[in-house]
Amino acid sequence: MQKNLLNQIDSPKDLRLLKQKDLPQLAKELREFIINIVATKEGHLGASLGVVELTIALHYVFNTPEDQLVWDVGHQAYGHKILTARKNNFETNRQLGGLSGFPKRDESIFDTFGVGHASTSISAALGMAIASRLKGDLEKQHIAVIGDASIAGGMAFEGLNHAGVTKANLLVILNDNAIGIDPSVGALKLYLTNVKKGTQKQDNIFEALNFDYSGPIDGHDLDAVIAELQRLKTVQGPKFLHIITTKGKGLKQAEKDQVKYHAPGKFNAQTGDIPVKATTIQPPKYQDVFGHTIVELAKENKNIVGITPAMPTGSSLKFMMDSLPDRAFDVGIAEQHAVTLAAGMATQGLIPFCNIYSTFLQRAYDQIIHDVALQNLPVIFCLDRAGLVGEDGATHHGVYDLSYLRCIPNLIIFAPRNEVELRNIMYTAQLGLKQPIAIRYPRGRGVIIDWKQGFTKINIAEAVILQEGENIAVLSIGTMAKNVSEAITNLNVSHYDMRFVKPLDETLLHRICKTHHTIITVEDNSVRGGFGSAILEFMAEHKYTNTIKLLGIPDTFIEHGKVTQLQQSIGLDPESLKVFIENI
Ligand SMILES: Cc1ncc(C[n+]2csc(CCOP(=O)(O)OP(=O)(O)O)c2C)c(N)n1
Ligand SMILES: CC(=O)[C@@H](O)[C@H](O)COP(=O)(O)O
Ligand SMILES: [Mg+2]
Repeated sequence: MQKNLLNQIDSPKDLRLLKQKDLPQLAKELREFIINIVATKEGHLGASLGVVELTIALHYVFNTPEDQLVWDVGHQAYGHKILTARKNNFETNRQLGGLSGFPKRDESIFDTFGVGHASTSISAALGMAIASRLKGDLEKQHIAVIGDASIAGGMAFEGLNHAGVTKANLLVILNDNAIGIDPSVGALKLYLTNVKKGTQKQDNIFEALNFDYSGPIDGHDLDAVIAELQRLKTVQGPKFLHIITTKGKGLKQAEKDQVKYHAPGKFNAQTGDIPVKATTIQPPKYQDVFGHTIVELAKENKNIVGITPAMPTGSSLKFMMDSLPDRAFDVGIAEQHAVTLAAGMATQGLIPFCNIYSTFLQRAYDQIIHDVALQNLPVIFCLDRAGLVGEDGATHHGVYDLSYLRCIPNLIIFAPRNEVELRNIMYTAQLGLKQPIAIRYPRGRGVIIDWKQGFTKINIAEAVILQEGENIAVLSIGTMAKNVSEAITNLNVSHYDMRFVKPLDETLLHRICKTHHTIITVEDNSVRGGFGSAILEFMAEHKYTNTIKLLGIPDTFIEHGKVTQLQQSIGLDPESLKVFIENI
C-alpha cells in the first residue's frame, strides 16, 4: 500500500486528487499524526480521533472552503486543521502564539465559524445557508457537524426548529458516539440509542422536524460515508445525516476510557499509557475541594442538591453523583435549564449548588437575572474555571463574570483566596442564606495541602487584612492574592483580600481610603466593570480622591497559552506586579 499520503496533502485540493481506495490509508496516517502530536503537546484527543473518516470524507466530497463547514464546539477539528494547510505548524496547537485548539476565522478560510462553546453550529450554518439563498447561490453547501451531547443543547433545538421550515441548503451531521465529555444523558440520548438498535416506535424526530433524514450509518466506513454525502449533495433543503462513531477510535486506551482520553494530557504515543504522576503531595484542585465539600455538607444537610450542565468530571460533582446519586443532577449541555432548574428547586426549600464554568454561565444570563435574582431565590452558584484558563484560550477564559454579575441586584459575589476559604463560603452559603450567591474560583490547584479543615462561618461583606504598610494599599480579589503576596514580599505596603465583590466591606474601605494615598486593585476579571470598577464606584460615591490604579484583564480578548505566560503578557504575574508597585 502507498505510504505517506498525508505528506502529499497541503490542502483539500490535494486530498481530492487521491483515489477513494487510498483514503483508509490516509485515515490511518492522520490518526497517527494526531496521536503523536497530542501525546507530547497535549490537547483534546478522543473527539478528533472519532471523526477522522468523517473529516476526510467531508473535504473529499465537498468543495471546501467555498462550501461552508461548521464544527460544533470545535474540539474535534484537529484532523480538519491538519488537512487544511496547518499540518506543518500543528505542533504549536494551543501554545502561546501557536494555532488555536478550536476553529477560528482569523486562522484559516477553512474555519468558517469560531467555536469553543457547544450547540452553535446549526444556527451558524443555517445563517450561512439563508445568506446564500438570498444571494441566489443555490449550489453552495452548508454543513454543521454536531455531537450527540451538543445537539441536546437548547440552541441546537432552536436551530433545528427554524431550519425545518426553511428551504435552506443545510446539512446537519449528527456525530453520535453516545458520549460528551462524560456519558451523554437525557431522553434524547435514550431516543438515539433506540434508533441505533432499530427499536424506536415513534416517528423519527428529525423527519418530523422536516429534515430529509438518513442513517444511522457507520461513521468509520469511508465508502459508506462518502456515498451518502455524495447523495446528500444533490438534495436541496434541510437534510440530516446520523452517523455512529467511537470516541477515541484507533487508540485502544482512548476507546476504553473515553472520559479520561477526552483531553488526557501527555501520554505515550505508542502504548497510549498516561504516565503515573510523581507522588509528591500537592495542594488539591479547586474543583476537587468543591466536589468533596459538597458531599460532606450534603451528608449533614438533606436539602442540599447539586447540578452540573454536562461537566460532572470537570467540576468534580461526580463525587456527589457517586455517593448521593438521587441528589446530584447532570442535566446535559443545558446551562439555561440548569439555572432555572436550580431556581425551581429553591422555591421548594431545596438548597441548590449550581456548578457551571464561568465561561459557560454566559449562556444563562437572563436566567440568573429573571429566574433567580429577581425572585431573590437562594441559589448557590459555583463558578469554576474563573479567570484565565490557559490553553483553551479566548473562548474559555472566565474573565467576565464579575462584570456581568456585579450589576445584578440581590446577588452576593465571593471569590475565595484559597481552598479553606472555598470550603468556608460553601458552608456559610448553605446555613440559610436568604439570597443568591456566586462563588468564583479558578482552574487548577490551590495553595494549601492541609485543606480539609473544620468549617468556619464567613461574615458577609467582611474582607481580610493580609498585610498593613504605608501609603499604598493593594486590594486583591480571589486567588490573585497569591501573586500580590509574592510581589510585595519586602515592600512596606498594605494588602487586603476583599473576598466579596458585592457587597463590599465598606467599613474597611473607608479606613483604607483615609490612610493610603494610592490604591491598586488586582483581579483576574476584565478591568471593565469588574472588581476594580466596584472600588472606583465606592470612591466616587464617597468623594474620595486617592489615586487609584486598576489591574486586571485588559479590554481585549486574551489568546491561549500557559496561565503564567498569559499573566506575564498582561502584567499580572508577581514580578510585573512588583515592578508596578515599586514604580508608583
Ligand atoms: C456551552 C458549553 N457547555 C459545555 C461545554 C463543555 N464541553 C465541551 S465538549 C463537551 C461535550 C461534547 O460532546 P459531543 O457534542 O457529544 O461531542 P464529542 O466530544 O462526543 O465529539 C462539553 C460538555 C462547552 N464547550 N460549551
Ligand atoms: C472543549 C471544552 O469545552 C472542554 O473540553 C474544555 O476544554 C474543558 O476544560 P477543562 O479542561 O478546564 O475541564
Ligand atoms: Mg458525543
